[in-house]
Amino acid sequence: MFDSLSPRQRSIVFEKSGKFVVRACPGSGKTYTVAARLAHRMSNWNSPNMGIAVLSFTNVAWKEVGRKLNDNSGSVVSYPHYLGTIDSFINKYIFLPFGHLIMECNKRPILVGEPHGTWSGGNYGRDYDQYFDCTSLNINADIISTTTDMTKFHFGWKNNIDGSGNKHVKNIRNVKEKFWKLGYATQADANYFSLKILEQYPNISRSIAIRFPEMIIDEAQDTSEIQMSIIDQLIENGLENITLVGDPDQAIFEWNNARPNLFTDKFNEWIENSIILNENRRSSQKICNATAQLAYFDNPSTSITETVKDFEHIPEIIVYDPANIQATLDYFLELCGKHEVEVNHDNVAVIFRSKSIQNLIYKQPDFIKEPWLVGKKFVKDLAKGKYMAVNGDSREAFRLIERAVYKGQNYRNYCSQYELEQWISKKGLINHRKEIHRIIEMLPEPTGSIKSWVLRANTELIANGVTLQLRIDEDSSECTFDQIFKAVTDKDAIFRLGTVHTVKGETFESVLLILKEKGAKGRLYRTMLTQNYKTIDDEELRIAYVGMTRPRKLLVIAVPNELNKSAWENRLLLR
Ligand SMILES: Nc1ncnc2c1ncn2[C@@H]1O[C@H](COP(=O)(O)OP(=O)(O)OP(=O)(O)O)[C@@H](O)[C@H]1O
Repeated sequence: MFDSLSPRQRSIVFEKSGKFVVRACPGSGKTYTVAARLAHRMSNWNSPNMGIAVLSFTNVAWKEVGRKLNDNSGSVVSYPHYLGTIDSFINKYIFLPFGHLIMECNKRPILVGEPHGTWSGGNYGRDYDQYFDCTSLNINADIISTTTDMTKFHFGWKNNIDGSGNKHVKNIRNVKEKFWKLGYATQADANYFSLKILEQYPNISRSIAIRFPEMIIDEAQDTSEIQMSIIDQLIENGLENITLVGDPDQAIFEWNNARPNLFTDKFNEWIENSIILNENRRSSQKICNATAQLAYFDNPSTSITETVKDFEHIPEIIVYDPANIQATLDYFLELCGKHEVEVNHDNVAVIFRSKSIQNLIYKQPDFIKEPWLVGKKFVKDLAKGKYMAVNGDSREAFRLIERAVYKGQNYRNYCSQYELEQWISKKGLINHRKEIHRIIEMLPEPTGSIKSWVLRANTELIANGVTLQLRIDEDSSECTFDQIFKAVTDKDAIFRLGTVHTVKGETFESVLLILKEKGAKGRLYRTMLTQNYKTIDDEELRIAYVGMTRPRKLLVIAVPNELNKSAWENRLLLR
């Protein structure tokens, strides 16, 4: 794994120490270099009870570090080292053991809401309890929404912040405080409380800095203000070796409070010791030249992989017809064929900013009012679980359904891991598994409308003596399983299909990126392109940039009309 390192990668792996930032372009081997440094440091490690913490932001990202480490050096990360998400690290070493010190609860806190489980709080339409999982506090202790889907709320927010006089936001604060005292917290709450814990108890920071004298944070452009303040607390209390690796041009998690300027500030603060990687090992030079027009650095990165660097295909901008998106897919797949790219999930990706493109591809309506009732959200998990079981994801199906059954039978808002374990240990694991599988079997086939499925499901459950009553909003319009749940899998497609966010960090031979007139928010792409906006100026351009930097050989960008086509062409190809 070390022979192929470039001189700058070598210096990161073998020489650097102390505090430094690695600022790097797409495909420059950030993840590879993190894995190589870890392999090198672990093989020379002599402290049995102190270790290296390697953190990233998503499960996909840390697993990719582990995979690169294992594929290239045969090593795995085990005690005393730690590899995982920054959230999981914060939970394990700060929030779960010490949260009670600050939450006024008398027990170890319980994490609820995604990714820990579905929160189903509330008993009626306007019950504020239902918002516990989609709100939290920002660094100034203002109540904020942590979801981008503002239609979840039955009221309007004033600037998302707990401004004076907004009674709804005050009600949410009361709900948050009520559940915190009972020991419940969302992941965003956990991060907030962890910072408060470290501020009030510096000894905890000190002991973490001793336990982990070295930290490497990959994808560090996605760090939020609260997470960066936690890192600063650890540094103030003795953490001496910390590497932040990232690319601010690829910061696409602003909705999750990622603040790429924090990463650039650290780069500037530690500039003497920091390093830039600008050689691209993924994409052809033609792709590097085109995508560089959006990026922060003025010069394109240099393509250095022999097998792709001179690949002759120039990125293409084409126009798609929303009424016939299939024609665009056919064109793209034919292009793959011409260039001898075998079409499968590893090689070929069709990606988009907006899920509505996926709806176009699957011929689904854009907006569906879902029929779930507040207080009966477990019905959604049962329906989704059955749909996933039939569509091949039996593990996730089991996970969803066991929690749904617990909530439905016990009239609970949530089902934490702890409660689940208690419940299972009462029944015994074998009985529990049998029971859940029996329920999965007895639930009717997930076809036709949800309304008729709920009726059939209730009949089956009663006939088989299962106490679980399913109810949905009777006034909602008819909707089918496919309309609501089809987007959860791209199994039917012969290529990868998903949003840009789902393919971040990945590499494909060919990519078709389908864009609309604008991203999810803000300005038209056309305006940003002609006014010379760069990735630094707008997250929507960063999202497009992440998408277009995934391919090794073929990049096609499909846009809705000629005006957009010429704006993209002028910017990416004609400069
Ligand atoms: N020194 C190296 N030797 C061999 N392969 C490498 C090396 N550095 C990078 N690569 C390969 O180049 C490709 C891109 O690397 P990697 O995924 O680590 O880049 P990245 O900077 O994390 O990309 P991005 O930020 O765009 O997700 C991968 O296939 C990786 O295995």
